[in-house]
Formats: sequence, structure tokens, C-alpha cells
Amino acid sequence: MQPLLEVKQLSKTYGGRTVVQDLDMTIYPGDIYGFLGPNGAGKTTTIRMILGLIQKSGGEILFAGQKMEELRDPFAEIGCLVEAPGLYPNLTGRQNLALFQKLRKKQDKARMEELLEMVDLKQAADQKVKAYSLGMKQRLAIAIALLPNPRLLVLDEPTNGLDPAGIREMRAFLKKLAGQGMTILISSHLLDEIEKVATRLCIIHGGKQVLEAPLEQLLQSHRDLEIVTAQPQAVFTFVTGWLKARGHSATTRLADGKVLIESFPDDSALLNAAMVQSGLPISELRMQSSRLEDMFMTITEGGQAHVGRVAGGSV
Ligand SMILES: Nc1ncnc2c1ncn2[C@@H]1O[C@H](COP(=O)(O)OP(=O)(O)OP(=O)(O)O)[C@@H](O)[C@H]1O
Repeated sequence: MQPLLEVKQLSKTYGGRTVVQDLDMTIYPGDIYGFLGPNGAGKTTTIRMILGLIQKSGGEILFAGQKMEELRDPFAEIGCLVEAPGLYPNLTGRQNLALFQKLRKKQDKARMEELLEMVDLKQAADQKVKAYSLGMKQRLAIAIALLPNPRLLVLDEPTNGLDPAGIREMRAFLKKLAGQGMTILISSHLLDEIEKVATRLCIIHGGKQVLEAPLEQLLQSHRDLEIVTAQPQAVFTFVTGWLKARGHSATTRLADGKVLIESFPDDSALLNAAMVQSGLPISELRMQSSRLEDMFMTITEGGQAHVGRVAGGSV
């Protein structure tokens, strides 16, 4: 499949200080691409370069195989919400949308109604924007960004300032958009916000890429399996042999009378069936997916994460 957006070796230097360095990103059609990093990591700078709002110092950005600078109308291809949305508070949602449509020299009532429906603002379309919640304002701004029917939607920290209910709504909304075929690039400094919606993840720290991979693969490779049993030693021996026979090199340990398989690489139901068949007493199997979070916390707290770039391979 041809990527919709490809960022290759992208760099940005401000007065001799490199704030984004040799960044690679690959976004496929239909992805919700989570772009993660602590504050100051270089997310906004990267997004601004992608959108052509600032000059890049090095590298290449391709949209559907074409150099970004050669696109005739980048903002028709890429809708964005980069700063606090510039809405007119004394106009209604529908009037705001109509105004922005007019600015694009278009009058398409059906498209407007379709967008209001899409961003779940049909009911509130005739209320003044000053009465909207922040989440509603964000969604209206997204509707405005979607006016030219872009193929990619770029959202820079869209959940900033939203309360937990607003964040949940935004997540559901993004999933709905993606379900309708939209490709989305979303940045955040919070892993758990992204983890629940993204299909692909890129983490940057200090302007450099820490990892990039499909989320499923990352979760898999950062998921430990804990086995609770009355016979930990026997289970430990069995599991070690079972993993070896299947060609896995995952580390297995005995901890607090439980058996722990780090980065469990297989189907837990299969292992469970094999253990039960061998007559081993298994009381519980628990998947722990906290290691991705641990790793991200280490990064955001300024520590060093020893994680390589993954592009279709393993961590
Ligand atoms: N115009 C500029 N001139 C000099 N340095 C800049 C400029 N814009 C950004 N930077 C620096 O580049 C680094 C990356 O900033 P950027 O805003 O891209 O990070 P971010 O990951 O988006 O973080 P945040 O979420 O806090 O905005 C920061 O150290 C910032 O101070």
C-alpha cells in the first residue's frame, strides 16, 4: 500500500540548535497515527513543517508519493487543527461553517449539513459558539478543516484543555471519522489518550525518534503474561520448554511465586490449553500491558529509553 504521508529524515534547526533531527514517519491511508512526545519534544515543529507553515532545514515530505512543495493546494489535501480554533463566538456553529465555506469561495449547503452531522453538532448547530463547550468548539473547528474534503486530518494536541468526558468524546469522534475512511495524524503528550485510538505510533524525544510501529505490534512486544499457579516451578519449566519449541526467545522468570513471561510473543489461550492438557494447575493468566507506559514515563521524565526504531520488525 502506498503511504499517504511519508516524512523522511526531516530536520529543523533554530539558530544552530537542532530541535527535530532525521525524523521518519510513514502514515498509511486509514491510519490514526499517534504522534507522541513530552512537551518540547518537537511535535508542533514537525507538524508545522508537514503543513508548510515553517521551512524545514532538511529532509523530505511526500504526500501520496508527491513532494509536498509541489502540491497545488496542500490545504485541500490536508485539513488541520493546529492552534486554538479561530471561531466567531457570536455566530452560531452553522453560521461559522457557512462563513468559512464562503471564504473558500464555495456554497455547498449539503456538504455543510453533512459535516455538522459528522462532527455531532447537528443539534447544537443554531446555538451561538460562545455557549459551546471546548470539545464542541474543537469539533466545529475540525468541521471547518474538513470543508475542502481533505484526505488527511492533522490535529495538534486536540485534547488539550478538555475534561475527561471531553477526551472520551473526542476519542469516539476520531474513531468514527477513521471509520468513515479519514486518515488522521494526532499529536499528544499523553500516551493513554493515544493508545486507545491509534493504529500506529511514533514517539519522539528531544527531536529524535524513539520508535515508530503499528500499535498492535508495540502492545504485543510490551505485554507481559503473568501466570498464577500452585506449582510455579513446574509451570516455569513447562513454559520455558513450550516457548523454546515454538522458536520464541522470550524471558521467563519466577517472581513472588508467579511465573512471568516478558513480552509474551504468542497466543495466551494456546499456552493455557497446553498447560491444562499437561495437568498443570493454573488459577489465572493475566496480560500486563504496562511496559509501554513504563517506557513512555521513563522518556517523559527525562530518562533514557533503550528502544529501537521498529518498522515492521520487532522491538
Ligand atoms: N521559533 C522557534 N525558535 C526557536 N526555538 C523554537 C521555536 N519553536 C520551537 N522551538 C523549540 O523547539 C523545541 C520543540 O518545540 P515544539 O513546540 O515543537 O515541541 P512540542 O513537542 O510540540 O511541545 P509542546 O507540546 O510543549 O508544544 C522546543 O525546545 C522549543 O523551545
